[in-house]
Amino acid sequence: MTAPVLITGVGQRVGLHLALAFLEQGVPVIGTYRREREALAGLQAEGARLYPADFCHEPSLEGLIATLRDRHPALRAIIHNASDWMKEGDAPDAEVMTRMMQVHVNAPYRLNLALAEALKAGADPVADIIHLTDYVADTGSAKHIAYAASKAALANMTLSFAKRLGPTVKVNAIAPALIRFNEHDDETYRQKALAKSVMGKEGGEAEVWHTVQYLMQSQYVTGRTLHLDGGRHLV
Ligand SMILES: NC(=O)C1=CN([C@@H]2O[C@H](COP(=O)(O)OP(=O)(O)OC[C@H]3O[C@@H](n4cnc5c(N)ncnc54)[C@H](OP(=O)(O)O)[C@@H]3O)[C@@H](O)[C@H]2O)C=CC1
Ligand SMILES: Nc1nc2c(c(=O)[nH]1)N=C([C@H](O)[C@@H](O)CO)CN2
Repeated sequence: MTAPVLITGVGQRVGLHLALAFLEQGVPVIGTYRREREALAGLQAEGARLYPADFCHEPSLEGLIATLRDRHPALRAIIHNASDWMKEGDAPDAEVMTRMMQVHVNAPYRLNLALAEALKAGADPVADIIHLTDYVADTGSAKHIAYAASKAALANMTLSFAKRLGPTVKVNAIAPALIRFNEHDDETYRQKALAKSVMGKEGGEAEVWHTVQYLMQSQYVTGRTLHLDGGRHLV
């Protein structure tokens, strides 16, 4: 039996899609969630082990790490999906920067270091860490400065952890652009966002799933970022 895959942020959208897809394959899933959501009951019914964690609250992160180290001695992969897409003005500047760095940098950093031995124990024959970064890690964002900076830091950690944990643990990143709109996105925003790429559409959660599958079947790719952006860099 394959060792479990740990996915952060499984309550909705990409994280939920990945968790359900792994479960459908018969791969055990450990998921973290922040808010209670309807979909969590379905994941549990399918056998997922779920743990609450708010990565902006240090005791919560510490508690999660202790629980994972105690209960899960072997992991096949960790997928750092949890994310909060804050923009400047959503909170005082200091809070925006702190929260972005806590969710996108501190939590992946602490979990990778704490669970490195579990990944080596769960290697089959390799294990994987996958960071979900963002197209704007390379370009910056005028309206999501702290968010983009934190995703750039996560992209850089891909390189450092690939050096530190290889060859048993491969470490890669997936950099999406437009995967799925949010429900509150109005038509004007949607048309503007679609016009930013050659493909002119949402990539969809399945694109991320296929890329995760590709990375986890690879015995050679590490320290790399795979871009899922519909040719946004060409427009
Ligand atoms: N969707 C897109 O078009 C794009 C997505 N990406 C990246 O892909 C990944 C998946 O995107 P998407 O599915 O839209 O992500 P979401 O915005 O749906 O967030 C995923 C989950 O992260 C959790 N989360 C947020 N803040 C915290 C926190 N402080 N502690 C713990 N968990 C937290 C949320 O929990 P809760 O349920 O409690 O809110 C949520 O369920 C993300 O890393 C995102 O940055 C990059 C570019 C484009
Ligand atoms: N955590 C999240 N990060 C991002 C989201 C999101 O919904 N949650 N959405 C985007 C946008 O799709 C953007 O890429 C295009 O408008 C970016 N990051």
